[in-house]
Amino acid sequence: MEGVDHLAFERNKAQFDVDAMKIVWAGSSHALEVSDRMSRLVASDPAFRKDNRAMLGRKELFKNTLRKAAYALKRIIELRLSEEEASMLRSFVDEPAFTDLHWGMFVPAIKGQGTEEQLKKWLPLAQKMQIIGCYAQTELGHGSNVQGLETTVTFDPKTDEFVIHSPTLTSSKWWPGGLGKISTHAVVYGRLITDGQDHGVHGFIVQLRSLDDHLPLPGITVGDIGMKFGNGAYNTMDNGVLRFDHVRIPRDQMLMRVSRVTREGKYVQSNVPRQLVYGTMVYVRQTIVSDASTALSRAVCIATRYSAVRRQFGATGGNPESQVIDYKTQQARLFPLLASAYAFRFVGEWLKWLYTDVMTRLQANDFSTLPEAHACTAGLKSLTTSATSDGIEECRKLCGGHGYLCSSGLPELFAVYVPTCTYEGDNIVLLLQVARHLMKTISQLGSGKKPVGTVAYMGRVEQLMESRSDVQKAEDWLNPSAVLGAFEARAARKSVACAKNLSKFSNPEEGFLELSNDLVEAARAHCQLIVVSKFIDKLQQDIPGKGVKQLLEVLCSIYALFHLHKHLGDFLSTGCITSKQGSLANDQLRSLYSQVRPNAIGLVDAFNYTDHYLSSILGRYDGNVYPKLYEEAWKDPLNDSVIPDGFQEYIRPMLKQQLRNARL
Ligand SMILES: CC/C=C\C/C=C\C/C=C\CCCC(=O)SCCNC(=O)CCNC(=O)[C@H](O)C(C)(C)COP(=O)(O)OP(=O)(O)OC[C@H]1O[C@@H](n2cnc3c(N)ncnc32)[C@H](O)[C@@H]1OP(=O)(O)O
Ligand SMILES: Cc1cc2nc3c(=O)[nH]c(=O)nc-3n(C[C@H](O)[C@H](O)[C@H](O)COP(=O)(O)OP(=O)(O)OC[C@H]3O[C@@H](n4cnc5c(N)ncnc54)[C@H](O)[C@@H]3O)c2cc1C
Repeated sequence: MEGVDHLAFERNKAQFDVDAMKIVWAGSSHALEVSDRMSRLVASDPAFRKDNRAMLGRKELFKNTLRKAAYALKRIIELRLSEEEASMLRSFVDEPAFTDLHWGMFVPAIKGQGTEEQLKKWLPLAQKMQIIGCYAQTELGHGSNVQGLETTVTFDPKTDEFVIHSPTLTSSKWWPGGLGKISTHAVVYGRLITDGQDHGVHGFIVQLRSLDDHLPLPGITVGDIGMKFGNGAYNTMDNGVLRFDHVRIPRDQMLMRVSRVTREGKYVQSNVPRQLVYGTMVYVRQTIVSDASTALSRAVCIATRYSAVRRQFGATGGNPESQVIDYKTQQARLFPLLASAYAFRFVGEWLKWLYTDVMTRLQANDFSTLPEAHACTAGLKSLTTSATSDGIEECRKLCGGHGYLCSSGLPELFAVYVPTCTYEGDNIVLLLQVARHLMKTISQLGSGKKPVGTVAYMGRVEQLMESRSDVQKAEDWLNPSAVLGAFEARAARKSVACAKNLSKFSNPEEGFLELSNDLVEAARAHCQLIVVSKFIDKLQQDIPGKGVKQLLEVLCSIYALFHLHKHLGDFLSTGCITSKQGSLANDQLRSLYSQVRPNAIGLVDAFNYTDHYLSSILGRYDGNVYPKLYEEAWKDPLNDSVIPDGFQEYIRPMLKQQLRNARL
């Protein structure tokens, strides 16, 4: 039934002000207004159609992406959109493209690592897209181990130039998005060599293609690396391969904020830490955390709406069958993901604040919070992307068979999202960085250095090693201090256990390798604590709107108690709670799910996604799923003709053969 809201009865059940929740989700009334306007602008423009992506071949798909990128830029200029509006518009176009790397990594790399002069020269060109750039770090042979990169950048004092060279096959740049077919420029990372001395990895701005005919410049070999996971999905992106054969660039194209090479060829380090060369990765990891909440909330919105529409079993006395959302098992799988989407939103907000704060400090030559920023961005990027990838797949299963159809929107969302577990740092490699930070923090406890920021709880480690939870009844788990106490004790005890075991090794690096599984678990426990504590902090703010804060409290408790239940072994084995307290947490969780149930549709409506953005028949706002699924099936190219191509050629003779055999 066209025009009927099949989910109206669910919307009427909501016990909170959905419009006020929309503001909390967006971050502010202003952010909601902009995102609402930009998402509708994209949704209402047929040029941004995306429902046919799974059917297109690679070349068609890619050309379509280029068309959309050019059209988006045209609209941004015509409508005189601000930077904020333009960035929102691009995100609602919802198609991985070279522009993501241009705006998301090339421009930030120049901003973060360039000198004032370099910013003045390159930023206007990049901002007007008179040049298009990518971020060329990873090579065929090395991605995680950045110090292992092999590309060489050798200073030639005779000509005042750098000579860039790919000395081996494994030194070929491999993966950079936007590189394969479109970028005119790249920030290339390679080993800086002056006067025969290797100074390690540094960044350089390199022109790759002619601005006249787009052909690769002399000495440069460049192309696309081929099809990736999923059909449409990430294949709209031209991830590329790049080789240099003694390519020369002027000396002033080395990004020289962290260190520089003088005209005489002298290597000079400035007073900023060398780790700032990795600064773009910190920036992007921070944005990936907020993006995780967006991707997970999309999947959860689809699965929640469909779970309210779908009915199976339980018809009694003329009543309809049960909505699958009423099954407790469905709730126990779905509602923690809903809670996680909100949790990641708030921890993403906090991480953005932390990053901005670090940047402000860096301007004033205060580098003290850089290790904290690195550990938090690395750890939270790892935690949220792993949980989101698993969560999207769980949402597909929550939608039963129909979740496997491309028209559910979930297969493509998964295929596009899942590489986030790998890019911008493999998730295990990043957790090991967090573990290093934790071990370093513990090793410095005796020196009187007070741990601050997210590791401040380590300053109370002696107390946390002894603490016992005082939860006596299920409702006690609603108390934020009970939850925080348990998560802090678990994280501290896991880290301390690792530190004790590490101290038994004469070679600490050997110990680190041997104990790496335990270290990863300790890092995960620490990151879960950060998410829980930032959700609790958020609830200390004034949050207006009928029932909004109460519902967020419910979601916060679900996030925490779900993880407590899931990792019960950890909490019990470290002795911070008893098995009785663990089972009380589970009782409380059941009651919390019942409180979410009437509000579930309202909570996903608060994400304010258009049907265009969701791109899912199962997640349609009006819940009109079955007629639309039926209609959609007939649009498949296979249904263009009653008899498919190939039938006469291959199947007809087979059938005739069988007929003959049958007659024999
Ligand atoms: C807005 C739009 C957003 C995005 C764009 C859109 C779409 C994006 C789509 C795809 C983009 C994908 C792009 C990429 O993938 S780019 C390539 C990313 N590559 C990686 O992430 C590589 C991962 N590896 C590393 O980061 C490092 O090599 C390492 C694992 C950290 C190890 O480095 P190494 O030099 O060997 O370091 P250590 O010896 O372990 O550490 C030395 C010292 O430095 C500290 N450290 C390390 N990293 C950082 C950092 N980033 N910032 C600050 N400090 C750092 C480390 O803690 C240690 O400190 P100590 O005090 O212990 O000495
Ligand atoms: C879609 C996509 C887009 C990308 N875009 C870009 C881009 O724009 N620019 C760019 O420069 N790069 C890009 N990359 C590359 C990406 O950053 C790397 O692939 C990523 O950092 C992982 O590195 P790797 O491939 O070397 O993995 P590897 O390090 O080879 O990982 C393989 C396995 O080894 C394990 N491992 C590795 N080291 C350790 C260790 N020390 N301890 C324990 N286990 C370990 C990992 O956990 C993993 O299981 C992109 C990658 C993808 C998939």
